[in-house]
Amino acid sequence: MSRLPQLVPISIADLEHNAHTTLAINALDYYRSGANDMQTLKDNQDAYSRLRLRPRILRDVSKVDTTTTLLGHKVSSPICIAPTAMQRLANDAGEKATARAAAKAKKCMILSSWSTTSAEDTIEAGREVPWDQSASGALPLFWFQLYVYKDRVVTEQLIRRVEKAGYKALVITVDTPFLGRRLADVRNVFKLPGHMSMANFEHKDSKESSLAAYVVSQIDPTLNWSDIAWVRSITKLPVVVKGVLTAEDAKLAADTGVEAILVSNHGGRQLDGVLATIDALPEVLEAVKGRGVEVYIDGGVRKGTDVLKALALGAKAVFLGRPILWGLAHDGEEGVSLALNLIQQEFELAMALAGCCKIEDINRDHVQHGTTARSKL
Ligand SMILES: Cc1cc2nc3c(=O)[nH]c(=O)nc-3n(C[C@H](O)[C@H](O)[C@H](O)COP(=O)(O)O)c2cc1C
Ligand SMILES: O=C(O)C(=O)c1ccccc1
Repeated sequence: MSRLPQLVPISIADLEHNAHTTLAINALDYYRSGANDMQTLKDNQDAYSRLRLRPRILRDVSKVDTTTTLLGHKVSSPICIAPTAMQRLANDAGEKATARAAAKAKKCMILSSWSTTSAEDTIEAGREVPWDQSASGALPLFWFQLYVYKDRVVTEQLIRRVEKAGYKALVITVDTPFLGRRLADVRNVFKLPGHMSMANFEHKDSKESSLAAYVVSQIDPTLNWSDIAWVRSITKLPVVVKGVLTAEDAKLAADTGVEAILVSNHGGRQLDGVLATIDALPEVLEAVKGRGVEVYIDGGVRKGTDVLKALALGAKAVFLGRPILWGLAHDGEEGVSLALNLIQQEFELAMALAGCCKIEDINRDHVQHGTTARSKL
């Protein structure tokens, strides 16, 4: 039974609207929820609305080039795909569909540890995409999101598998020693449907217990900086720490030698009441200035102007979580391509209207906090 009429989607908001009409309530609640009062979930988007752009004019913006590099790899755009668990809840093709859309767009995708398609099958799907020899030199890029498991043998085996499969970085999520309390999931006793599996593992209990209980049984809450150093010591892959929100932790991450930081509050799903990521970004950037650490951001990015604001404040890239799930729910691979293309086109237009032809043209003067003109400050 359809709950609301479908829209012909021309924005991420339209894709979200449509997902609300098509997804089963358990999956929809799991995807859309934030923790507790969902204050941070709301603030992630609201904080972008509190920023104002400062465009430059008369700069010949007839050609806009969004190519950039991430840890030395050239990609078509700083718009990337965040890791989200259990994508087959949105569409049966799940992670394979996302990988194909990412590969087609030559964008970076982070695969979740808790994917419903294995790391090997996902990257293989991306490789099957017809080869487009564009002059830009950009290529698809696949990174793997790692939770550190209580069982370090399982953790190490997973690292070996993803190295072999061709993933180019490990993104260690550090804000989930326990799963945040998402009230709708508690009420729904949310768990993975019986016909799906956490495809990177052979755990049987994932289908019997609630997700929160499963996480407690697997993820190591003793995780600390020495474990990040341990991961670095056993792999040559660069390490990205996902879930940093403060200058203090950004400094520790740089001291530990990580290659990059992803400023994230897990889409408002973990500790409710933390800062919106776009508001936390400046202190993180300031803390690691000159230390050679790339800084990315996720949370609440829904429009091309959000991407422009994040880059103007100093982020090297932005990652999309829920928008990809809404695209998947809309139309599988085509839907993810649509989500990526919509925001990519919005970003290119925003760049042109702000007087930017390439990523390096975007700078701190293109954005300000609040609505008061500089002359009145
Ligand atoms: C349904 C869902 C599942 C997620 N699963 C994971 C995960 O497995 N690992 C992880 O590091 N982050 C996970 N995240 C967090 C995202 O990587 C990302 O930080 C967040 O979704 C960004 O916010 P946005 O959804 O507002 O774009 C998940 C987020 C959602 C919405
Ligand atoms: O739901 C999530 O946000 C998430 O990150 C997660 C963590 C562990 C298992 C599955 C999903």
